[in-house]
Amino acid sequence: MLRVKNLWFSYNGRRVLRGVSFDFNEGVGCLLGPNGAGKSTLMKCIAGILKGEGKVTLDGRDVLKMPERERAKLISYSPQEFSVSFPYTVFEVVLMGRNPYVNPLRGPGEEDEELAWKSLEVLGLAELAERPFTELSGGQKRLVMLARSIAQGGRLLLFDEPTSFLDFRNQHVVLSAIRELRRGRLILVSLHDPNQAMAFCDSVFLLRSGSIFVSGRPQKVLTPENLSRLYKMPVEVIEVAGRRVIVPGANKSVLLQTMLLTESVIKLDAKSLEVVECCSGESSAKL
Ligand SMILES: Nc1ncnc2c1ncn2[C@@H]1O[C@H](COP(=O)(O)OP(=O)(O)OP(=O)(O)O)[C@@H](O)[C@H]1O
Repeated sequence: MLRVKNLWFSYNGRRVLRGVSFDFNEGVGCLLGPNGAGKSTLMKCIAGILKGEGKVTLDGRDVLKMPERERAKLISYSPQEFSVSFPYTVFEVVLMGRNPYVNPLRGPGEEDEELAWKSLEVLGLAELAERPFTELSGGQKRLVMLARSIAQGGRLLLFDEPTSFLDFRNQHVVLSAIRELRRGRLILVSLHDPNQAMAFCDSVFLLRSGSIFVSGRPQKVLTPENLSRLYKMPVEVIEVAGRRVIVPGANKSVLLQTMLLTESVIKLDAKSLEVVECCSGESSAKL
């Protein structure tokens, strides 16, 4: 189990995480929250890349107090942005995921190379193996970095916005591949699409203003009320062919709830007094 307890973090005195606490104990979990909510910061603190105040334990072990190399065997982190300036081949970049296990004097062994190949194959990237990483498109680079995380393995895999830059099909490929990895592991992803969280994740953690305000099973958490509160805009959940689909809302009951929650401004039609627009900060919904 991953347990995050009362985690605080500030950048130059500006608080970003404000006592984040949650338990995560199976499958794929999703951090959902608006831009700037602190999702990447939280992931980096869990991975020990940023030094927050608080406690992070993985199966009872205090990961923040572990030596870096030991932590890298337990936790792999795939960042939102990555820069590789030397023109390493795709295969070499993926093989680097094995670094925590490699004896620096001997270099990677056969088993490491095999794992790197398998990781490329899982994501359908074997054909890119000899290409220089620096010459790939943004989406291809994203896929290669995911392959690297898969090669690194570990008990907890963190993927920060794994679907960014990816086309419609590859978003599905990546989320399916991530889901396949969950046996015996905990996987935490950050996403921007609540529909993807609903379809691919076992639990959801809503992060707002640096703390988790609700968490649990997607069906329980991804409600119009919670999502309207999270994104400060009307949100509806509708049924299409038996599937729940989350859409920006225009339903009046949702609007009224949202107005109360977000202190929105509404515009009424002068004659009918019908609500025609609901404005909250920078977002607005026309009816
Ligand atoms: N290196 C940094 N120095 C100073 N402030 C930072 C730094 N990185 C992030 N921040 C700030 O911390 C806050 C949280 O950023 P973070 O990247 O964790 O949010 P996020 O939820 O991942 O956002 P997004 O969905 O846009 O990626 C933001 O206000 C951001 O401006």
